[in-house]
Amino acid sequence: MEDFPTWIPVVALALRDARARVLLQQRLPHKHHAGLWEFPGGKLESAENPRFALVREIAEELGIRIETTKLSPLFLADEASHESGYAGVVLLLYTCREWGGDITGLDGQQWGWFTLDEAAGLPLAPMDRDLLSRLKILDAIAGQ
Ligand SMILES: Nc1nc2c([nH]c(=O)n2[C@@H]2O[C@H](COP(=O)(O)OP(=O)(O)OP(=O)(O)O)[C@@H](O)[C@H]2O)c(=O)[nH]1
Repeated sequence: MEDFPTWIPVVALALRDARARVLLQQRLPHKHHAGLWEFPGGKLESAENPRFALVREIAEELGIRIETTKLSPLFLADEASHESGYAGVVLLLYTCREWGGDITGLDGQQWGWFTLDEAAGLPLAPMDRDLLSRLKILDAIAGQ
C-alpha cells in the first residue's frame, strides 16, 4: 500500500443565485494558481466527510452558512498524468441554491456573481473551464 498521498481531495461549490448566476472567487496572490478564478472550496482535512468539509470551507471563505442536506453533488474533475504516484487534485463539485447570512470575502479575496458565459471569459483555475461547460450543458437540459 502507498504510504504517501497519491491524490488530493478538494471540495468546491457552485453556489447559484435566483438568476442562475454562479459565485466565483479569485485566488489570492500568495496561493498556488494566484489570480485565477475558482469555485469557493478547498482541500479536505484528514478523514473529513466531503459535505461537512464544504460547509466548513464556505463558512471560512465567505462567512455564510450552507446545509449539508441542501447540497447536490454535480461533477468531479481531476488532472491526468502519466507519472505513477502523481499527487493530483481530485475536485468534487457540489451545487446549492440556499444559504444563510451575508457573503463576505473573509480572506480578502475578490468574488462575484457571473452568468456561465461571463464566467467562461475569466482566467480560470485548471479544471474549471471544463466544469463550467458541463454546468452549462446541465442548465440547458434543465431548461434554464
Ligand atoms: N477551491 C478550488 N480549488 C480549485 C478549483 N479548481 C482547481 O483547479 N482548484 C485547485 O485545487 C487546489 C485546492 O486547494 P486550495 O488552495 O483551494 O485549498 P485550501 O484552501 O484547503 O488550501 P491551503 O491549505 O493550501 O490554503 C488548488 O491547487 C486549486 O488551484 C476550484 O474551483 N476551487
